[in-house]
Amino acid sequence: MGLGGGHKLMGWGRVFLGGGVVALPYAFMGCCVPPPPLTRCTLCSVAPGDTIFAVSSGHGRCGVAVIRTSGPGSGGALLSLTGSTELPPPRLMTLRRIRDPHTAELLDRGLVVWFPGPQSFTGEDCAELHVHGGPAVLSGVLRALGRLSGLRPAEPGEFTRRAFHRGKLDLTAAEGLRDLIHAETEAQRQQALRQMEGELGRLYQRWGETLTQALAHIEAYIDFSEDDNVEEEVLSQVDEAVRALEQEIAAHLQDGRRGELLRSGVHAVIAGPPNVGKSSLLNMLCQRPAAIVSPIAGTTRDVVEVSLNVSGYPVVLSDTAGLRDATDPIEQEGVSRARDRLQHADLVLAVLDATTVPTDPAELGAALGSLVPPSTPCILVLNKADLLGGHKGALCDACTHGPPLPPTTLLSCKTGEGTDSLLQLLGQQLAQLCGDPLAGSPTLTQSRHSTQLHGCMAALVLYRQQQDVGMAAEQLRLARRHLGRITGHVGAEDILDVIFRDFCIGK
Ligand SMILES: Nc1nc2c(ncn2[C@@H]2O[C@H](COP(=O)(O)OP(=O)(O)OP(=O)(O)O)[C@@H](O)[C@H]2O)c(=O)[nH]1
Ligand SMILES: [K+]
Ligand SMILES: [Mg+2]
Repeated sequence: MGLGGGHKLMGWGRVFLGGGVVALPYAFMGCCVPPPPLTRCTLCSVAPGDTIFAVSSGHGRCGVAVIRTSGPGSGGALLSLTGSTELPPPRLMTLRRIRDPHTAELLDRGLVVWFPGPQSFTGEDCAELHVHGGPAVLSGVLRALGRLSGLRPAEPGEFTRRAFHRGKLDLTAAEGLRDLIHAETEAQRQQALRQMEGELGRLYQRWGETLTQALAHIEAYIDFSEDDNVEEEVLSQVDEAVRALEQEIAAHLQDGRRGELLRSGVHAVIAGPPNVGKSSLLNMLCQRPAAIVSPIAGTTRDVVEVSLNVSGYPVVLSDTAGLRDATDPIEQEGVSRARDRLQHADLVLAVLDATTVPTDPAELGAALGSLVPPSTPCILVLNKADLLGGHKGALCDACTHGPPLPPTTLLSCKTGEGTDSLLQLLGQQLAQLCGDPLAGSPTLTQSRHSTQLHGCMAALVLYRQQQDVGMAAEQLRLARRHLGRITGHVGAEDILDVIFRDFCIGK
């Protein structure tokens, strides 16, 4: 092919001439193919390929910020910015002057670390620059990195995505890492850390292995049963293993969404008749005047939501309109929103006025029944205890702990009396709802997992219904595929975007 035939390749190539580089259009390089890939550019020391960089510490002014790179150009970038000819010893922090290689301008003096792959977070060559966290330092270093060829800013979650692709972590561990970054309470941190360390991934992997083994036995039976080398007994052993697995998965699915609640927060709703002090209670718990309080019944209309950390558990607490047959159309809308919130509540704080609370159990039961949806956990708060007169009221043990009453406490939002016992009851309820993140087998934390587990269970049920051994084996394969999609061991490209989208840039 002549020179003219190479029109598709009319890019600019680089020729190495005695240590120097001359840019020439490919068409003039005497062939129609681009030159062989560079291993490292003589001028800027950067190796070609996709190398990403980002600030990995938080954003905003800070003492020290960490800029991270990953990809084949990391080593060259480190050499360029530090103006050295030799990389620092792997995984050891080294103090270096950091310059913009294009202008030779001094940007900062900081600690640099070199992580040659595969012993790095992503498995690729990585570098870290620990610099002063001022915005001008950061933008200077980022600009210098961006000018190096082969380097580009990272997408959100791209470092973790690369780690996943290099087999450094499975998807459940990546999700654990994401949750750890977002964890706001101690219990959330404990659960996320456990997942990141791979406990949940190992559980799902073990189940996958059980299915692989069952499949191997079935296939052996199909292939060799005629030779009488494989006994019928094999099939009943497989049945037994599948049944045990089914039970284990069912128990895992029936954990009352504990892991999910802990991950995304327990939705607790304050409900009750008008003017009993619901908004006062919300304000007291979040320690700021988030909701309007007034002596006028029907003050609250919109749902007012605050996030709380109660005993290490995350709570999304909502204050709602007082429930009554309202005539005002705006209040009616408020009441309807309150009822809607109640339908989706994980926990209800039912507030009644201690001075007017029915003492007849049937009447009290009916009052609670009109507030709390059946089978939703509830705490009964008898507010305005300060108005109970001389003896100030007290509850016997039976009434405090129920049943038939829900756990109950006397409270005064005015004086703060009873706050401790309310927080104690709340802590107990949350512990029951979320479980202890450190105890027992790891909990289900994501609806993505439960969808796949339900799919796996459905396949196992079909397995049992099959008369034909070949068809039964197919169901086991399907069940295993569902488990594989949770950990990412089976074609999971479509879910990767969803998972990594929630990461921040630099992670
Ligand atoms: N004495 C006394 N008054 C209280 C207490 N808690 C609230 N109040 C008063 O009761 C009135 C109503 O309080 P809110 O918090 O607005 O009651 P609410 O249930 O949110 O009322 P709506 O939103 O209208 O349904 C206000 O005047 C509060 O100051 C309490 O513990 N003791
Ligand atoms: K009110
Ligand atoms: Mg209110």
